[in-house]
Amino acid sequence: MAARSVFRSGLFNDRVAIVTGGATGIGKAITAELLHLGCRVVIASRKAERLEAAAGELSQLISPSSAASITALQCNIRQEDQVRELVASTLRLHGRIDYLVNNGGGQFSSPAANMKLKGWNAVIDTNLTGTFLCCREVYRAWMKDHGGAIVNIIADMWRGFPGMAHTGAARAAVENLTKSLAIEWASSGIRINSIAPGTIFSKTAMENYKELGPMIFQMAVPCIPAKRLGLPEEGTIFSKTAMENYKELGPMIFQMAVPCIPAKRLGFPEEISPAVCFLLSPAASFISGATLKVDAGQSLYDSVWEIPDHSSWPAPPEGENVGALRELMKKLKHKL
Ligand SMILES: CCC/C=C/C(=O)SCCNC(=O)CCNC(=O)[C@H](O)C(C)(C)COP(=O)([O-])OP(=O)([O-])OC[C@H]1O[C@@H](n2cnc3c(N)ncnc32)[C@H](O)[C@@H]1OP(=O)([O-])[O-]
Ligand SMILES: NC(=O)C1=CN([C@@H]2O[C@H](COP(=O)(O)OP(=O)(O)OC[C@H]3O[C@@H](n4cnc5c(N)ncnc54)[C@H](OP(=O)(O)O)[C@@H]3O)[C@@H](O)[C@H]2O)C=CC1
Repeated sequence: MAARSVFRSGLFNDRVAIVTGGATGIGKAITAELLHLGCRVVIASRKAERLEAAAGELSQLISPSSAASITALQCNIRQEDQVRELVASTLRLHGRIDYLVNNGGGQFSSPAANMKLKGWNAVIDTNLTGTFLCCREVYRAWMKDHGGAIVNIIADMWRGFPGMAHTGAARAAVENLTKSLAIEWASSGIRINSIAPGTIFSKTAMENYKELGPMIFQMAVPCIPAKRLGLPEEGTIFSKTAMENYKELGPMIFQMAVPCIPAKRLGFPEEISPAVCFLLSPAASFISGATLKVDAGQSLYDSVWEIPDHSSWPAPPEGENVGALRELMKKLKHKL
């Protein structure tokens, strides 16, 4: 990973940041750029081996003259005691916490009707409660008396998040939490903002969806008049072997988004990290409670979610306008 930055080198000298999920994907790019700018970074997530490997790799990027350093601390942000320990360890190690980047998170893809409560709770606990716990602990232990800057990574959930309703709900809640904390903690000199990425490709993000292929079958259900999948003995589609064939299709979810992105390509983690560095930096000294969309306009454009043709909607109230449209349609049909 090449760490480049448009910002002045040394911008974050002597500053200390916690980046959750800082070992992979977007978090790794954020960590690399912060290191490049002289920051002392603590990366935190669940998988110790992956954390250590990333810390080893990223430490190679630090020039001997730099003030930067990287430390890996294992932490499941869903666990209150582990978040408390992450913050306490960072303070023991570095004596201050200037920045918190709540990037750790994620979800699985599933129609809402199929979600189990355990799965719903796992996603809410990770993305909403985990973010809250990290914010609250850095505030209590350091930022309340010393100020600081926080960035929360959310998502493109502006039109809901069909197929990932749990994460849509959690990220919308984090956006609102960001606004509440911006007001409650302003008097401590804390700025807190969110970043809403579009579809961002990384190897780790892609691997998370490897099991998604079989969902292609489930997604077909609304389009089948019988509203269920056919069985092999009925001469139609669903069988275990047919499903196996689609196992590799999960990662296609990223490629499927391309037509819906005005840039006509996916985004990359190194296109999110500069926005994070900007919001942490003095250049954003008058910005708080805001959300920056980094999505090439994706949230203003098209949706990957297809609504099949149907006639299930309640009829409109009868009246002169409905009558006029009906007449018009009759005439047009006649012409055709
Ligand atoms: C595509 C473009 C947009 C991309 C956006 C991105 O964010 S990219 C970034 C992408 N990166 C990431 O998202 C990385 C982080 N993400 C994760 O770690 C997981 O997605 C997590 C948040 C669900 C936590 O999972 P965990 O294993 O630690 O949690 P746990 O063991 O406590 O409970 C799990 C329960 O959740 C359920 N469930 C889980 N998976 C599925 C599934 N495939 N199918 C159905 N259900 C599933 C299931 O109920 C399960 O319990 P059960 O029924 O088995 O007893
Ligand atoms: N890629 C995309 O298109 C988009 C991504 N996002 C969000 O951006 C963030 C980074 O995603 P991305 O880099 O793409 O994907 P990754 O899967 O690479 O990153 C997710 C990171 O979160 C960490 N994490 C997950 N659960 C926890 C937990 N309970 N405690 C601590 N850390 C945790 C993971 O580490 P570990 O498993 O070791 O705990 C991993 O490092 C996520 O919040 C994601 O949802 C938002 C919009 C779009």
